[in-house]
Amino acid sequence: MWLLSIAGNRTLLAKNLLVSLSKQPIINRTLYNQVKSFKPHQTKSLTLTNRVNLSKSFIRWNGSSQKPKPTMSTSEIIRKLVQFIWPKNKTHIKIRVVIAVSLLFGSKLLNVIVPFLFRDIVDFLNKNAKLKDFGESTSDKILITMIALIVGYGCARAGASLFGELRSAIFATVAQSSVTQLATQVFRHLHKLDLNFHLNRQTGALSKAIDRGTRGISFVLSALLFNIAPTILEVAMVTGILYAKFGLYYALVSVGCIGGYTTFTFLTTKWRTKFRIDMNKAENEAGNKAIDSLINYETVKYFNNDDYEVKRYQESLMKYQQSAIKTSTSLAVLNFGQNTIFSTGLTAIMLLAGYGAVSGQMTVGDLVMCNALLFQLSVPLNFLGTVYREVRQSILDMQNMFDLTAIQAGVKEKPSAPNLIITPSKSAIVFDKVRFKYQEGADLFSDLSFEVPSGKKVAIVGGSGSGKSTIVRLLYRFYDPLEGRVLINGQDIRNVSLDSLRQKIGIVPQDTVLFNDTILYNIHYGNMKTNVEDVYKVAEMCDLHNTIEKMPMKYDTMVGERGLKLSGGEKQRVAIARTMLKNPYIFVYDEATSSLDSITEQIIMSSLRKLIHGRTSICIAHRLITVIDADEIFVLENGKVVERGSHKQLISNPFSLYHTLWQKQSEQSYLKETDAGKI
Ligand SMILES: Nc1ncnc2c1ncn2[C@@H]1O[C@H](COP(=O)(O)OP(=O)(O)OP(=O)(O)O)[C@@H](O)[C@H]1O
Repeated sequence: MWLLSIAGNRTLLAKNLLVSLSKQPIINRTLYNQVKSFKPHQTKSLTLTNRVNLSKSFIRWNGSSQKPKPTMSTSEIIRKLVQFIWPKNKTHIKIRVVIAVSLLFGSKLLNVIVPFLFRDIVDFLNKNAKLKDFGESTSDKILITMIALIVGYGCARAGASLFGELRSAIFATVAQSSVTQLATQVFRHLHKLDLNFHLNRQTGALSKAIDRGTRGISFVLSALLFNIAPTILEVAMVTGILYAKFGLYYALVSVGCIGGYTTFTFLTTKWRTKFRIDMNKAENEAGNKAIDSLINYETVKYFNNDDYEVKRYQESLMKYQQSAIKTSTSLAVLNFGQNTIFSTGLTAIMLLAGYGAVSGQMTVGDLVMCNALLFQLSVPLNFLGTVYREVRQSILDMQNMFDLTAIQAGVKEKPSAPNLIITPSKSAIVFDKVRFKYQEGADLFSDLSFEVPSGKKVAIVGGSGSGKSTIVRLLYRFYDPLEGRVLINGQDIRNVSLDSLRQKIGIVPQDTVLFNDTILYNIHYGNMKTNVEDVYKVAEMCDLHNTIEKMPMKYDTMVGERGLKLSGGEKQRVAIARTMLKNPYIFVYDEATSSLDSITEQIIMSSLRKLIHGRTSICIAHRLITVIDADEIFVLENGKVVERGSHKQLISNPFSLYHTLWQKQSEQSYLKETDAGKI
């Protein structure tokens, strides 16, 4: 009943929390904005699978809710673990492992000595209970022996605990260094994977996988050394001692008791695990529903759906409540069963020992020792269920994480690829008969060809979804063409090193996302080798310096998650400034669709002109007005450049697509200005 009331209270509390939160006027703006700014194509399903040689496990990270079984076997995992506790060329780690194992033996030995000393004390006191019956010198001796035995007993107990703690302290470095090493390896690997992987992954799932996987390593290593191995050792020692000192029956009772206890624990834990899984699932579901509902606060209010949201949330909480009750009830079954088995074993041993004592084959001390030996085992055995469940879960988590490291990037650098040879005057870009598609179905580009001469500004215009941003992704080698080539200064970009290629191209993306750090950090990110003065200089060039100086924290102003604390125009200028700092030879500007006010737009355009001066540049334009000064404009339609020329040339043909686009956009801006009362 009390279980029900605890779970019920939790449900009620959570429900009240959701109700009261949904009544707050401003709810988690960051999350709200994140969702608002999410690009729809980022939710698209698996792409390019026919080309990119990704392993089966890739699918797990593509946003699909279905979680396939891990591909790495448990024995492979164990082999990996051994590499961490016995690494090549890391003698200090090996030394620590040897010391930890020695301490383990030491502490277990002392643990087993304790019952022996206990027996000796009992027997000794039994024999010499009344000092006054002995002479003075004999009674002194008795007293000293008794004190020695009891102090020895205390020291053995303290020693066992000291050895145990020392072992933990010494082994902590081994476990933590494994975690650091592995987390770094996985993180580096993730950064090596291509954009395709990252667009399809679920960030939350990915970070959870790394987090759980690395924690799993630490847990399994510690459990092996601190729980499983010591328990096996202690069980073997206790059974051996009972057999050697008192005979087969004692050993059999001990083995039977521990065997029964272990089997019962494993079976019950397996049975209970499904309740725990259900409980975790229900908890996640409730959490997701709460977050989804709260980040959609405005939508919920627009449609008066508060009650509906609370009901949905409550349904998940009820599921959680039921599984939580089953989990707790089954824990009681586990605990009771374990205690019953152990008590039965203990009683059997005591019966044997009692009979031995009565029949004179054993002393009272022996009886106490038998009890203490077996009883001592109850402590590590008590944790067996939890350890077993956690180890199983940790191995699964580790499998998931190791599977991540097996995924191969689709875009790869050729072995010992040379650097891209490029200068400002030799940086022409050529797309030569490029064929490309993201996923099964029609090609996005079937035969795309064009050239951007060195030092010229080319604008690419076209309808939404015509593939303008994709051109940039192909140029930056986020993807490779299915056919055809992309050349820079006559070199196929697939044949040069990725680093040298990307170093020379600067991109201001359509959606600028900033790091949740200071403005200074975000601009400096463009080129970490520069100094603060350089940052100030580019900020001035982008007309950003004065704006920043007016902020209370100036350059130390935190920009918020994804830069959401800055205005759209400020964010774009930070993006331009950091690209200026990068100082690339080729510059790409994917114009943002967000409508900026005309003053901000003028400021941004003038910053841009400074940046692209004398560089080969591609400007992806949504509003034609921003590119009328381009040397050449390409009009993209159906995956091809259908028209090209300067603004003047293109506009002079009244039947051109460009002319139609221009007309439409002019009408729209006319209407806007009329609305605003400007005309
Ligand atoms: N990672 C992806 N996976 C699958 N399809 C994608 C992916 N990225 C883009 N697409 C699709 O490819 C097409 C071209 O996209 P792209 O972003 O290049 O268009 P765009 O011309 O830049 O559009 P806009 O002007 O709206 O920004 C679109 O239909 C888009 O939905």
